Amino acid sequence: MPDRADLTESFMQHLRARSPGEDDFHQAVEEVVHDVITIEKDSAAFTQARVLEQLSEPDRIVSFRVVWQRDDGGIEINRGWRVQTSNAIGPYKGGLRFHPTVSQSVLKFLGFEQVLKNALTGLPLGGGKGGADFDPKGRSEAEVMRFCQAFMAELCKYIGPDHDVPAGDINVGQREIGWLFGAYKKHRGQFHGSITGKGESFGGSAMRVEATGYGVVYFVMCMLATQNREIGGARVAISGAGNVATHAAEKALQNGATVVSLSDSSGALIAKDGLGQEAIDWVREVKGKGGNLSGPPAKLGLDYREGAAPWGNVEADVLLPCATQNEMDADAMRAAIDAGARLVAEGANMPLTADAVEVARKKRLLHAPGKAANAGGVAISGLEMSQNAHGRQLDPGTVDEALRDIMTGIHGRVVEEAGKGEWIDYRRGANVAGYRKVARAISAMGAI
Ligand SMILES: NC(=O)C1=CN([C@@H]2O[C@H](COP(=O)(O)OP(=O)(O)OC[C@H]3O[C@@H](n4cnc5c(N)ncnc54)[C@H](O)[C@@H]3O)[C@@H](O)[C@H]2O)C=CC1
Ligand SMILES: O=C(O)CCC(=O)C(=O)O
Repeated sequence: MPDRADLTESFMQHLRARSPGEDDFHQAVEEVVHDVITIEKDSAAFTQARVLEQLSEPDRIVSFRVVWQRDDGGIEINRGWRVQTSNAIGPYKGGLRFHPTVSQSVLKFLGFEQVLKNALTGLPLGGGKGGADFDPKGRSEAEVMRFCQAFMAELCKYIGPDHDVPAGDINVGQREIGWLFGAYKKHRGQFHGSITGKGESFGGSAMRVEATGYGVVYFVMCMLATQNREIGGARVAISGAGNVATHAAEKALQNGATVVSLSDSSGALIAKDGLGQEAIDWVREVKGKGGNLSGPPAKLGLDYREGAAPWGNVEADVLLPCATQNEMDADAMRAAIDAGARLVAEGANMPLTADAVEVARKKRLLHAPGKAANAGGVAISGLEMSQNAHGRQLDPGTVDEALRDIMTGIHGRVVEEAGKGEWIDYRRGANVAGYRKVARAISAMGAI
């Protein structure tokens, strides 16, 4: 059999020819193909089903025009998409992102990752992703609401509780989900769990808002336990200032860690001696109003560095990149390692460039990919779907306990497939465990 590198390159040449210019998508697929292609080739059933080729060609992509009205009466036109990647193990499931950088390539990469992530949760969830190239920055609340309504007027034709269940992602929080759900209900005339991340007064699950960030920290606690360490006393550098970043910071603080940074695209907040809950609350308030992180109140003891990222700018042994894809390159990773990094857990989806991943691997950092470490959000979305289906609402304590169990379960599945040796290859473990589950389902169903 040709070696892994040749098999991967031959697969990727074909993929690049079929989807030219979709660099983010190629990056996400290549990492997985590298780790699982020999497993596919060693299995007659998986080879026959051509699982990797099926997974790297979404079931369908819906693209549509979104027309909405500004406050001054002018008309704006954006493009919306829903990428339905695979429903092999459950309804399509994955968030909606509103950002000017959203493109078909970005959503294909996110949908591809989501399939494997959702498989890792152990819940019956397929994968997909959607969004629009709409930039909410500088828009009034009424404009964002009208955009959400116009977006859902079209999207509602392609989703539903047993078919495709979107949720939030960048710039789509509980406020936007409320407007999206309201529009869905109006157009479809049905009240059911067609979207997750809803407010608790209309079917949302307790803890969905917190789940991704808290889940990242629960996962890190499992990683540290493999080294007989605890998170208490660790110095944790976090990038981002949104839902995932602030909840990861909160949970790390609650467990005794020293959180030394947060950041946004304008710059980084550095807290050499650690930041407190007051700082997190201030970040939430300022970001909630559409501001940036410059000018924190002096009493918070934060040092704002314009244009900087946390990496290498403060001593930290645990890194939680929680902002966006490819936010951390090889130089940033080297700088972070020089500043003491020993463990990386991805709160964002694919926050490391391929070169940064290689630097981390060579230095034998423990590195958990997003599809494992940030799966807590979609897992609680899965619980929201089952709560909606059964007409019940679980209390926060029960959901938090379930979240912890699910993250521990994912950690166990990943470690089991990570290969032998002292160093745990979390990337390989996550890719293999997610792939095996989906591949078994696809090959069992035959070519239809
Ligand atoms: N919300 C969720 O449940 C989940 C989110 N994720 C991923 O987590 C990441 C963050 O998502 P959310 O927190 O939900 O979004 P959000 O919209 O709440 O926050 C995103 C934050 O990142 C900051 N940001 C954007 N670009 C940046 C850059 N280049 N450098 C530094 N900061 C930057 C923004 O200022 C914003 O504060 C994304 O990659 C998303 O796909 C993953 C799993 C679930
Ligand atoms: O809760 C969900 O369905 C979406 C979560 C998501 O988009 C993600 O895991 O990246």
